[in-house]
Amino acid sequence: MTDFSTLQLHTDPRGVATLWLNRPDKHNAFNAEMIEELIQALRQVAADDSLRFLVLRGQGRHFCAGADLAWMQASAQLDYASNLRDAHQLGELMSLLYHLPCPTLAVVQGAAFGGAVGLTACCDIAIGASEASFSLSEVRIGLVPAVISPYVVQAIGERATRRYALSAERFSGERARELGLLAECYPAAELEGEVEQWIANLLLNSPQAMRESKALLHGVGSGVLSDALRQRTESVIAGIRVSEEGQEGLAAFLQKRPSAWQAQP
Ligand SMILES: C/C(=C\C(=O)SCCNC(=O)CCNC(=O)[C@H](O)C(C)(C)COP(=O)(O)OP(=O)(O)OC[C@H]1O[C@@H](n2cnc3c(N)ncnc32)[C@H](O)[C@@H]1OP(=O)(O)O)CC(=O)O
Repeated sequence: MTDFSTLQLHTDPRGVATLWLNRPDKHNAFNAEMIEELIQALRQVAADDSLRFLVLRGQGRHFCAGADLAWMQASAQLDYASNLRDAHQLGELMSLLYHLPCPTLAVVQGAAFGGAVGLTACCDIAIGASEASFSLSEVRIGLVPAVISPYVVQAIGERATRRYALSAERFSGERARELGLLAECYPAAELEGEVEQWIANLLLNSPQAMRESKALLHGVGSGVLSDALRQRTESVIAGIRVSEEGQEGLAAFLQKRPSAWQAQP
């Protein structure tokens, strides 16, 4: 794996990839360099079929303070085409994270502001500290929650997004759980233990079936059940049950034994 200056990417022998945002002195705010490195890291993870899922985390007190505001300010020196290129990179980052072939788990402690709400929304599952603080703070500083909006609307609905995007109110991890942005929240002191529980639980599942489920659910979420999507749902289930992992999972259940992909006790 590549060395990054704003990130740490670890993979372990179980097939768990952990991607740490690593600018703790800037509360992991992302600038052009970090966005570029995130894109690179996500492409590496996407290309590695041996990885079972990705955990996205932030080093230090906060998960991520969104876009680096000093970098945003300096963009006034750039022409429109350069600003558009930056925005395109940010859009590419969100899209890559959302469409990553393997499942993603975000772990949020401290603050998740602006674009960090987008990162959280792009992950399949997000957990966090009850004391965490979220905000779609863009309008408070004269910006717009633009690139992240579709993902946030998909995660918490249009009505709640309108409220938080227009008010820039802060909301807690507990509230984020009520909204559906977090799957669960825990007292900060218990978060690490809970992350391990989530990882252990995901490791019980068939890697291939999780990838297929994710791809399918993305299609379903994008609208009504079209003929093409219906055919896809049918061909996925028809294919997966005769696949190696499908057959192994069925056999393991019927034989009351762990399946090949589950760690032996
Ligand atoms: C992606 C898109 C838009 C965006 O993301 S816009 C950015 C939205 N982000 C914010 O509004 C966060 C602003 N920061 C804060 O509100 C707070 O810093 C915090 C994250 C709640 C943490 O508060 P805390 O009290 O713990 O820390 P300090 O405020 O004292 O910060 C220490 C230090 O860090 C600097 N800093 C904080 N956030 C940023 C940032 N985002 N960029 C650059 N620098 C940041 C802060 O200024 C302090 O600096 P000092 O020099 O140490 O004073 C577009 C789209 O949505 O599409």
